[in-house]
Amino acid sequence: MTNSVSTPTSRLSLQRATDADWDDIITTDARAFAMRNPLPDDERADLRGKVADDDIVLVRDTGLPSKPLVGVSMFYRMSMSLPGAGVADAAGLSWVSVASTHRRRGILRTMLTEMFGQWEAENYTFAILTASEGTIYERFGFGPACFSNTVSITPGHAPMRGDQPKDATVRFADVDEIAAAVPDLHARWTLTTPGALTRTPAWWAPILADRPSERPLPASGLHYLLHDDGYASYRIYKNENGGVRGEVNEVFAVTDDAHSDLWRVLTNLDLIPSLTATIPVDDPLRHKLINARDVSITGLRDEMWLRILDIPAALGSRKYAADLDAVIEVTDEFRGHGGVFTVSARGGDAIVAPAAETATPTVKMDTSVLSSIYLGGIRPSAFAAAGRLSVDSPTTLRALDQAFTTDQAPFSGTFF
Ligand SMILES: CC(=O)SCCNC(=O)CCNC(=O)[C@H](O)C(C)(C)COP(=O)(O)OP(=O)(O)OC[C@H]1O[C@@H](n2cnc3c(N)ncnc32)[C@H](O)[C@@H]1OP(=O)(O)O
Repeated sequence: MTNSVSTPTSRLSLQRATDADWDDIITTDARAFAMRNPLPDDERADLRGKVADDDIVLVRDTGLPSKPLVGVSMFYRMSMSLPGAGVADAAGLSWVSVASTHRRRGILRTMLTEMFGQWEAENYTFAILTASEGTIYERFGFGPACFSNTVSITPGHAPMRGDQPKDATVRFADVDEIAAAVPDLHARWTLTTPGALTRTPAWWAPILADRPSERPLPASGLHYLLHDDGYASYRIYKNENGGVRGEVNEVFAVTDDAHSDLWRVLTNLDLIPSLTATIPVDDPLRHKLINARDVSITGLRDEMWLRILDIPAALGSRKYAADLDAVIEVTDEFRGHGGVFTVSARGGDAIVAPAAETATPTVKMDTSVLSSIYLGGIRPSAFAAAGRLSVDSPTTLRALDQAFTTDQAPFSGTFF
C-alpha cells in the first residue's frame, strides 16, 4: 500500500515503500552508511524480514526526470523492558538517510513528522533509535537513555578472584546448540535490565547466520560460549602481519554466577593478546578481577536514545524506587504533547494525571530530558546541575533522583 502526502516543498513527494523501491532504498542507504551495493540477496532478505514496507517512509524528488529517491527512514516494531517490570512496544527508528544532494532542506524533519503521526495514531508510548551523531535528534524530543563502556583486557593477564569452578559450567557450542538455547536465555536476560530489547526470530536469523559477507574484516566467525544461565560470543581478528586480537560480540548473563563463569573463560582465552568488549556501564567485571585496572575503559558511548510519545502512559507504566509527589511540567516543542502532570508514586506504582490549571509545577524539563532520565541512565540531579531541569527545592530533586533510580543501568543490548 502506498500513501502519498504532499510536502511543503512541491517537488518532493512523500510516500510509503513498495517492493519496487528496494533497489533505490539500498542504493540511497549505501551512500549514507558506506554499505555494500548491491546487497547480497540473503542480507537484503534479512533486512526486509524485520520491517514492513508500510513502515518505511520515502521521499522522491519528482522535479527531476529520474525522480530519484532522496530520503529514507523506517521503523522496526520492537519491545523494550521498562524499569521494575513490564515490557512496552517501541518504534525503533532506523536507516534514516537523506541524499547529500538534498540535505538541509527539511527532508528529515518531513519524514519524522510523518513517522511521529503514525506512531501517535497507533498509540506508541515510546520511540527509540541508535544515533549516528549526537546533535541531530534532541530537537525531536529524543534523549540518550542507555550507555555502554568499551573496554580492553589482556587475556591471561587479568586474573579473576576466586578459584576456577571444579566442574566446567561453560562450554563451547556450535550454532545449532546456540540457536536452540540462546533466544530463551536472551529473553530471560531482557527481564533483568531496563531498556533491553526483545529479539524476535526475524532478529535472531541474521545474528545466527553470521554471514561471512557481513563480518568485519579480517574477522573469524563467531565463537560461542554457553552456560545454563547465559552465553557469550566473540570473534578473533588476524591481520596480514599475523597480529591477533579478540572482540567480544555479546555477553548476556541472567545470574551473577553465569557472568563470572563466562568472563572467567573470556579473560583466559589462549594466545589472544588483547580482547575488547562493549559492556553496560555498571557491569561488575572490574570488581571480579584481582586488579581492577586490568580492565581499561577505552570509551563511553550512548547506546540507545529514547523519545517518550505519551507522557502520562510512560510515567504510569514504569516502577519507581521511592515514593514521589511532584507536579512535572514538560515541554515538547516538536509535537506539542507536553503539559503539566501530577505524579504520585506509592509502593513502586505511580498515578499520573494532567494537573489542575491552578497547580504550580515543582519540576520543569524538556521531553528529551524526561526521556533521558526515564530508564534510569542519567540522574535528574545531573540535568539540574547542567541547568536543563529545574526544581522548586533540593528536597524535590532528591526525591526525583531516588524515585527514578533503577537497580541496573539501562542497556538495550541490540544495535538497530
Ligand atoms: C536513527 C538513524 O538512522 S541515525 C542515522 C542518521 N543518518 C545519517 O547520519 C546519514 C547521513 N546524514 C544524513 O543523511 C542527513 O544529513 C540527515 C538525515 C542527518 C539530516 O537530513 P536533512 O534532511 O539534511 O535534515 P533536515 O534539513 O530535515 O534538518 C532537520 C533539523 O536537523 C538539523 N540537522 C540535520 N542534520 C544535522 C546534523 N548532522 N547535525 C546536527 N543537526 C542536524 C538541521 O539543522 C535541522 O534543524 P532545525 O529544523 O531545528 O533548524
